[in-house]
Amino acid sequence: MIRVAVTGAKGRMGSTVVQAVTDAPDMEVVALLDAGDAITAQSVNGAQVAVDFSVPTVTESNVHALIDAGVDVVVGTTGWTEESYARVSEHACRAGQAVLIAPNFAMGAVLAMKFAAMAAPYFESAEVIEMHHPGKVDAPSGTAVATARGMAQARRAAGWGDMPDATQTDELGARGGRVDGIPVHAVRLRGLTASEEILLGNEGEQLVIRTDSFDRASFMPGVLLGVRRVIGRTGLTIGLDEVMDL
Ligand SMILES: NC(=O)C1=CN([C@@H]2O[C@H](COP(=O)(O)OP(=O)(O)OC[C@H]3O[C@@H](n4cnc5c(N)ncnc54)[C@H](OP(=O)(O)O)[C@@H]3O)[C@@H](O)[C@H]2O)C=CC1
Ligand SMILES: O=C(O)C1=N[C@H](C(=O)O)C[C@H](O)C1
Repeated sequence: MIRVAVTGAKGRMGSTVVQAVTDAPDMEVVALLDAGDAITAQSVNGAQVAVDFSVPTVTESNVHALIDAGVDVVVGTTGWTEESYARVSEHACRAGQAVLIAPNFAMGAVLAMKFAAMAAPYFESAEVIEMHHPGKVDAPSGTAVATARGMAQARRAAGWGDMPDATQTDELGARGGRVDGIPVHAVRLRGLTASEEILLGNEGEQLVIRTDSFDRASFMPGVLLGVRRVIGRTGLTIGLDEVMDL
């Protein structure tokens, strides 16, 4: 049995993870930690892997504390930067522990990000619209940032320059935020869980890639896969696709 600790255990995702781990035949929950609980070798209670779905402002410090407690970590919390990745990578390598950080564990979203990067070199224009429940504290979503970065990298490798856009005035920011030059738009709407639409355009044609998570159950197979696959690795892995046989 894989012994699992959950940090952010009382949250929307954390509580869903607790149920999924409890239901998994090869795992057991050994520690439930949330805001105000110290993360120490004692409080993780013999966990081999911790799953962190906390909040963007604390996730990095949780991961450092979990590494110090001798636990491998699977992280779904958003808010990561290149600098925070680098700090965690260095710490995990030095400690001989493994950390897997994925902006999205839903199979549809993981594949949508892959498909978007595959398609990007063949289209002149690309934009991302992410749509979430109004309880989400960060914008744009971690998935939208990762999607845009993947497309921007593929466009650069293919030699594309700036996208066509004649906009001269945008006092309201209606053209969205830019991630590596790709416009990203965020919608917050009661009733939604998590959706993303990736628009790619050429003269006379459009490709739309859309992924919808209607329920947090959609993230659970990916989270459980991450728990199983993080064991035996060392250092930082970014993205569930890196541990899938894609
Ligand atoms: N990778 C993926 O597939 C997915 C990622 N996410 C991401 O997961 C994160 C959590 O989302 P969600 O569950 O909706 O958020 P919630 O706000 O519902 O849950 C966060 C939980 O973390 C708790 N918390 C706050 N501080 C700490 C701390 N220092 N240590 C441990 N727990 C703490 C919060 O407590 P309190 O409320 O008291 O502050 C709360 O219980 C977000 O970043 C979201 O974007 C979400 C869905 C899928
Ligand atoms: O906060 C959420 O709900 C989600 N957050 C992640 C993100 O920011 O990409 C993943 C998913 O979109 C749900």
